Amino acid sequence: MVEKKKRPVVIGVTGGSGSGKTTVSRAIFNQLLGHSIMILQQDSYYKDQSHKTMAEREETNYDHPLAFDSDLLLEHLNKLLNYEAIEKPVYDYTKLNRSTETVTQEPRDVIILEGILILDDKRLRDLMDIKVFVDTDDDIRILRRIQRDTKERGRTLDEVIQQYLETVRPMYNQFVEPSKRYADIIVPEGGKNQVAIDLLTTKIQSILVKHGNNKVFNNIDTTI
Ligand SMILES: Nc1ncnc2c1ncn2[C@@H]1O[C@H](COP(=O)(O)OP(=O)(O)O)[C@@H](O)[C@H]1O
Ligand SMILES: O=c1ccn([C@@H]2O[C@H](COP(=O)(O)O)[C@@H](O)[C@H]2O)c(=O)[nH]1
Repeated sequence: MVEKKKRPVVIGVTGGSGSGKTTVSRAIFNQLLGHSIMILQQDSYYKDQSHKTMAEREETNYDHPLAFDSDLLLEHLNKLLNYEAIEKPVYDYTKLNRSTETVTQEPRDVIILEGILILDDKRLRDLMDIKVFVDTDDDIRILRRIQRDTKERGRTLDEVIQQYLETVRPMYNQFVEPSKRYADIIVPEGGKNQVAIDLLTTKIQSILVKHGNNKVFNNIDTTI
């Protein structure tokens, strides 16, 4: 009998900033801990800005597709699909730049690709087995963003509001929300939607079997 070539399963999880993408991704990750699984965040692939001054970096539109090194992300996703390890870039929010460090990411059977603009890029979309859009009202998302950016990213309330009005909101309307049409599943209530998380994990397990990955692995590396 000819043995089927194994192929990892790719789940794309998108939605606006603060919608609950990370929470949903972690919920799926935790529910599939027995499998070989990883989360790849589009945020790690913000372009290198070493050639820019800090003032110029502050002017960058971080919600536009051109802010991301999508070619590198695509190259890395293709490598992971071939069961090759990647040197994942690390984004430093304090320097508004890619760090000089990289992190070795070993391939896994389940790849959760998470980010605001992953469904906007057809090349990435075409590699996904399941496309998920986490749908959360704008007012909730901005409130979450204010909390996160003032507590964890050292920004003032005025800065968060200004960035939201100048770039986050218009880019969400132009690129993120329209990408919802490509989603297989739209998840309201994000990571708290246990029914959606259960349905997704069951579907992932069935695709794993179809892709020739019917073993349950011990998850040695649980770094995200
Ligand atoms: N369903 C939910 N109910 C309440 N709080 C939530 C829910 N989902 C996410 N959060 C919280 O909202 C914040 C943003 O969620 P996160 O998953 O990081 O969003 P994203 O990755 O889309 O920016 C986090 O503090 C998280 O704990
Ligand atoms: O230097 C940066 C890089 C990114 N951002 C903002 O991050 C969000 C995307 O991350 P979420 O986890 O989905 O919130 C995006 O809206 C950027 O505006 C930033 O503020 N600064």
